[in-house]
Amino acid sequence: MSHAWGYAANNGPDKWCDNFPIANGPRQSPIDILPGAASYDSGLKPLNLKYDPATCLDILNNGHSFQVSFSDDNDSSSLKDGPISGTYRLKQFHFHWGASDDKGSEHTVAGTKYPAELHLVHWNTKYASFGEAASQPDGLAVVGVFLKVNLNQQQVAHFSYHFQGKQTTFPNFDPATLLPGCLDYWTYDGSLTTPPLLESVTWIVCKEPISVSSEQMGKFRSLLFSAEGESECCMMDNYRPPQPLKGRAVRASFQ
Ligand SMILES: NS(=O)(=O)c1c2ccccc2cc2ccccc12
Ligand SMILES: [Zn+2]
Repeated sequence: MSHAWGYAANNGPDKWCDNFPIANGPRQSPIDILPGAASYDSGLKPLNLKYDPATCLDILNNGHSFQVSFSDDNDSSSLKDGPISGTYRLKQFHFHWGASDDKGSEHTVAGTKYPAELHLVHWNTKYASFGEAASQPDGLAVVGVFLKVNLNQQQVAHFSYHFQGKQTTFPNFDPATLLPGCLDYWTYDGSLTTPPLLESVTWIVCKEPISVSSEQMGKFRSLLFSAEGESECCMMDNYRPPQPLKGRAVRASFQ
């Protein structure tokens, strides 16, 4: 039986533990990042991100967010260094956002919520596939980037793919255009922020946000949770709130 999880009162984050008991596990994400409590680790390397736009495949409204997927049969688009060992291949990126600009990010910084958060999902090539990696404690690495609204910001990219299930080709998009200029980051051991909430993610959360226009935020909010032909339900507030840290260390790549 497929679990109809979502973000509504009847199937949202507070209910996920009913079908996914790991929701109350020891390394759940997101978290509230306290910069004063993060420990600077001089052993952390700079992020080594290499993205090839030719690997960009398609864009899909999956009913929880919209995701842009990449071909991952070689290392053309990959993450190395930073807090990880080896090579992690880019699988997809997606966003989380709010109904208004005062909320929407999953991670928070000393309680501050951003209007949205980008997640670039990578998997460890020491495993044979994304699916196998997703079940391993060091299987995945997600780079998180906060979005802030800049009122006179040019459109970053034209994301507006309406109903659930809508998929279309999305050739030659360069995800590097979504990265901030400074790649200072916090890192900690966590999980997927959506069911199945697998505790297999090394989180890498960039300190510097990127800017998006209020028009772009409007386009996000015009997407639909609902499928074609269903009564329309706008996709917004698709974020999980911060989870207990449970003794985990949060390290900083910067002083
Ligand atoms: N929010 S999330 O990055 O945890 C996430 C994934 C993370 C790792 C691997 C696969 C993921 C798939 C997701 C699909 C929808 C929303 C978040 C997702
Ligand atoms: Zn996400």
